[in-house]
Amino acid sequence: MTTLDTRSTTLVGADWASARTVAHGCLPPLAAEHVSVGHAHRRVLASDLVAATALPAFTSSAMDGWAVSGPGPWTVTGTLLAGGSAGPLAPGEAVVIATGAQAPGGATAVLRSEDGVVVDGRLEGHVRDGDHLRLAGEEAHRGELMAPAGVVLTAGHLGLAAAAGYDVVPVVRRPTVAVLVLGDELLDHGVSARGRVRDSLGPQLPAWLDLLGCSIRSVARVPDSLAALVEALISVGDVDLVVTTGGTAAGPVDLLHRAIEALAGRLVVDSVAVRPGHPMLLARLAHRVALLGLPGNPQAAVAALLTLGAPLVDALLGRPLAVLDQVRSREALAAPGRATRLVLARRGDAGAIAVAHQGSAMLRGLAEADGYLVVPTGGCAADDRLAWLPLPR
Ligand SMILES: Nc1nc2c(c(=O)[nH]1)N[C@H]1C(S)=C(S)[C@@H](COP(=O)(O)OP(=O)(O)OC[C@H]3O[C@@H](n4cnc5c(N)ncnc54)[C@H](O)[C@@H]3O)O[C@H]1N2
Ligand code: MOO
Repeated sequence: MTTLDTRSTTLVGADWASARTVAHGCLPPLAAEHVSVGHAHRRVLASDLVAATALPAFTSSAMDGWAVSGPGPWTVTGTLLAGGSAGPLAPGEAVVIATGAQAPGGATAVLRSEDGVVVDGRLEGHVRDGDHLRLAGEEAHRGELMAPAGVVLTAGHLGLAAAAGYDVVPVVRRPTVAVLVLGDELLDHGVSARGRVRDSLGPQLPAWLDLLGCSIRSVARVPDSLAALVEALISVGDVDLVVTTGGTAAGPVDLLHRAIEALAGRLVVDSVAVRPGHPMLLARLAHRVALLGLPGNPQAAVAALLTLGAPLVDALLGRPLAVLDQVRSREALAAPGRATRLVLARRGDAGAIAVAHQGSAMLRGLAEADGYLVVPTGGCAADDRLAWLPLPR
């Protein structure tokens, strides 16, 4: 289980950049574990991956043809397939060789099958020394760095790790997360009606958290009662992070602050000066679990997840706080009062342009966008360069 540090101050109404920094600074990285190479896709490499062998490990033929020794013509003495091996060639000798077969000792080149001809039992053709031989170590020497600690392993990394001799790779343990969805008005199925609204966070949050690198342990609905919320927070079990949705504000059944108090929890961040998403919070509960409280408005919840949750998860994964790209805003954008504004946008060659349906209770804009333009307090003019917060994919 993960612990937040014990600083006693609570950041109230934090500016957006400080909130990210504080979230990133409050959790130590998780331990490493070893997983088989084939199961390490998108995991964070825990330590440098160095080649366990030279690449390639031995000199081999890059073509189908003949391995030859010295100048021709040559006497063909046998056949060598990939996976096989043969004794050394003497000058003037050759063997039929398949692509990938280890070159016999004494081989000076490979003559491609289309470039040679056997006349009266003698092989004729023209090669230069070294032709079509893949030399041992030409890609990497043993011990050379293949991928640094902290990278997110791609499919290409997995192939490279296997080629470099690894059965298992060291990766950072995935942060385990329990999701609690608050709100008696929510429906799990069908169409919103008669004041009840379909839960749209339960289905999407696990996907976002998975993309951030987390392992989802549970997704549960919690009734609007303090006792039920406290019980749910206690019962999440041994997870690194609890993510709640809803109940962050000051309405009659917005119970999250009261539940944190009941559990002798401590608020690390209590609201952020950003729109949407401002009632978000980050807390440490007495039973030492970290709690990320996302607002109930669905788009606001995602903005909050990316504001506090993404840096928090990066810290758990031992990764630095993401440095955001700068992109040109194709239009002037307003930002309210003293808050940063996160504007859903699509990024193109000429800059980023806001999408329609930006409301914090709306989801069309989120489905359309590929990230948020981070509009500073006071707004921006067309062509201003702004930070770009990408949606995880
Ligand atoms: N007096 C004030 N009222 C509100 C303020 C404020 O500053 N002063 N802030 C508003 C903002 S901004 C937000 S965001 C919300 C945050 O409220 P909560 O986190 O307490 O969320 P709820 O009240 O539970 O729900 C808000 C809204 O979202 C709908 N909702 C909740 N969960 C889901 C879900 N899983 N799927 C779909 N929709 C969901 C819920 O029905 C409400 O409509 O507070 C404002 N109020
Ligand atoms: O900021 Mo609320 O978080 O606008 O929907």
